[in-house]
Amino acid sequence: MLTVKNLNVYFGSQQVLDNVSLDLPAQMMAGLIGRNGAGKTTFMRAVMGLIDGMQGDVEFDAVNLSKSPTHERAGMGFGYMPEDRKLVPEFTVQDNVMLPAWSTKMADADKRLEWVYSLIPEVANFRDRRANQLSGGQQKLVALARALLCGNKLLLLDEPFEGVAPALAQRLAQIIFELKKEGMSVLIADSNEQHVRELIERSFTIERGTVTVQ
Ligand SMILES: Nc1ncnc2c1ncn2[C@@H]1O[C@H](COP(=O)(O)OP(=O)(O)OP(=O)(O)O)[C@@H](O)[C@H]1O
Repeated sequence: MLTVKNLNVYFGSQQVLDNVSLDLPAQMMAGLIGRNGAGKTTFMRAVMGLIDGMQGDVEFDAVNLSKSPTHERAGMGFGYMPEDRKLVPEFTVQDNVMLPAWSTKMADADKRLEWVYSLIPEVANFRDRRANQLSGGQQKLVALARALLCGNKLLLLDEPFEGVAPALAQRLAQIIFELKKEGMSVLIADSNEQHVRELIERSFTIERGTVTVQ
């Protein structure tokens, strides 16, 4: 399980996360709900080790990862789907999905890739296309597939439904719902709890960098 303790993040003189503590139990789907600018992305990036100068502790299964670089966290089973997808435009879909496996030197990456393709067959269908040939919605599916490649224990999904047409949002929700069976912990950031209400078992509210449990 993920335990975050007393997380503080400043950008210049602006405090963006204010003493945030949060426990995400194993096998739980939770929401991180807050309006734009509340600090959701910053929180997820801090958990992934992507924020320099962060203060506080990030523990997973009682191991303190606060000093671990991002690739080590990915190697421990953390997956992150950024809000803006961050695909490499000129890489193929498959190479984009495999990127985390290269940086973590994952041993059984091909097997995991097959599992990801079985969960999201749409991505297998366009595996040989370049990322920049896909629609925004298709790119969201690829970003989710990439997060799942290493993310077999903890998945951080930053506004997965943002800017997505209703049919695809439904499909994304269906895939995320399937993950319940996989026994991983999932944290979904959204500005509106209604979007994730049917998926989540617990809700954390973030307001101006302060988190409370609902
Ligand atoms: N790299 C950065 N440098 C300076 N300020 C930043 C940086 N990243 C985020 N901020 C600021 O931190 C605050 C929180 O941003 P954050 O992206 O974490 O919010 P959010 O809840 O994810 O909202 P959104 O959905 O709009 O991204 C905002 O005021 C934002 O402008």
